Amino acid sequence: MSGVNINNLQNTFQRAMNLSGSPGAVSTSPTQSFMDALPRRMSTSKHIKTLKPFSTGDMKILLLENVNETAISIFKEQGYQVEFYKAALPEEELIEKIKDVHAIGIRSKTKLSAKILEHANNLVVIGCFCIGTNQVDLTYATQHGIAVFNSPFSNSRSVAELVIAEIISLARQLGDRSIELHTGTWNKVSHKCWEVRGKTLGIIGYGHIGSQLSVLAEAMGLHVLYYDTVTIMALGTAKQVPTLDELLNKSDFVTCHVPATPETKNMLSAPQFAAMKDGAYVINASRGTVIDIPALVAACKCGKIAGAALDVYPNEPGKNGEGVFNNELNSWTSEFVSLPNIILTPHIGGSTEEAQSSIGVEVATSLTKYINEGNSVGSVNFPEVSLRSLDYDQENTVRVLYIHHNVPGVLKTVNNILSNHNIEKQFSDSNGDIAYLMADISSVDQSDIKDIYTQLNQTESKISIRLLY
Ligand SMILES: NC(=O)C1=CN([C@@H]2O[C@H](COP(=O)(O)OP(=O)(O)OC[C@H]3O[C@@H](n4cnc5c(N)ncnc54)[C@H](O)[C@@H]3O)[C@@H](O)[C@H]2O)C=CC1
Ligand SMILES: O=C(O)CCC(=O)C(=O)O
Repeated sequence: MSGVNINNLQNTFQRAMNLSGSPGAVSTSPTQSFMDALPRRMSTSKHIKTLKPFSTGDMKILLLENVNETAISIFKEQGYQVEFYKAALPEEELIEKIKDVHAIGIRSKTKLSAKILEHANNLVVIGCFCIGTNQVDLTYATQHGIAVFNSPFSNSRSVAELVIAEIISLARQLGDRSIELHTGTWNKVSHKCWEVRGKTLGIIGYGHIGSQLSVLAEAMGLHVLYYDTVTIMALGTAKQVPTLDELLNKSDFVTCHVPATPETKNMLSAPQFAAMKDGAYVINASRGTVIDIPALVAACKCGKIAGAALDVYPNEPGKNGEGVFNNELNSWTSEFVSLPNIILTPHIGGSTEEAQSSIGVEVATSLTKYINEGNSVGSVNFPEVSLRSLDYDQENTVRVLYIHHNVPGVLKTVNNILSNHNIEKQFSDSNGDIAYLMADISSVDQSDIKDIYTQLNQTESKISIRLLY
């Protein structure tokens, strides 16, 4: 374990904030003199009042999978307790750890299934420090009032650059030549080695990554075709084709940039490989479910496909180490690695210093805003709700965050409870079955807070509540 704990000063700060643990406990606001001692650290403007959660206890964040240092700094800066691990945790350990944390930060390896999440007694928010969110049971999270954030495009460029490298590497059989020379074999050949200029790249999924790749590929003289379920404006001279088959028939290189969904599972399988040009190349840096790998192995063996570059797999090891990528993990492993012109990388599409550091800042900032202010803008599963910050002089104002089932009559019930106070501002939005109400209410005495909490907690439609002040 490589745990990182916040220092004593930050613990002192949390205690001074008196964020006592039990859900029913009433805590008092920090004194003005204490806040005066800390304004620069906690707030970007001296006029903005820094809100802190009520009745959540010390804010505990579990960070897995080597989430970037930039995120750790942001959380520590807030005085949160941070526990950090370089790898994903085994299921049993994750279940233990998740029991009392308020936030968790993961990348693509940690599966936050319902089985895991049902142990998360205090979890308020999940941060996916990556693009994909398929590793999280979003339905369960939403139904239990847990907001999920990701970083929608901070690593797109890194993935696109990796794919460019792979296009040239496959066309020139670079992987094989390099392995041969590492083992002393000099094999100077040009047979079936090609320039990429003038060839056609077929991009499946023309989103952030696919479209970025399109621009880079055209700069190298490739023609670009793309297939997407929605109509998307072509960049440069790229051309959208109406069917996957048309893309497969016409492309020399086929690369996948779609999310993992039921529709994209085994999107490239035996019939699709058969539809490709003889000697075409296949690239997948999206998700391991998108390509039927045994079918790819067969297509490579018979020479239909001249090479493939994969970054993602149906099963991936939870941590780095020798011998972990084997037949036990994926039954086709040894057969596949023995084939010529196969480039395999360990899910490193987004693994650059630039991408990781900006993802760290982006997701940690989203989580902090959600924890401290209730701001859900950018969440992948919640309605996007935010209110402007409170000013320092708004001493007796409480921000109510009320996540509830999206059914008629809720606002009436909630506003009845809040009606003894002045509702200064309020914003509510819904997304399918859930809705999120945020309200700032003033003229609230400390003694009222527990009462408001208790009354809101008893409402039928409540999923979860937080009061910030
Ligand atoms: N290898 C790695 O390290 C990384 C992998 N990824 C993966 O790449 C995927 C794509 O990333 P972005 O480009 O940022 O996503 P995006 O959401 O911007 O683009 C995805 C595109 O795929 C299209 N699409 C969805 N279903 C489709 C279908 N059935 N057929 C055709 N098109 C379909 C969408 O309309 C959209 O235009 C992510 O979902 C993630 O799983 C992302 C980052 C790093
Ligand atoms: O860098 C990672 O751990 C995951 C990258 C990825 O696949 C994503 O962003 O969706």
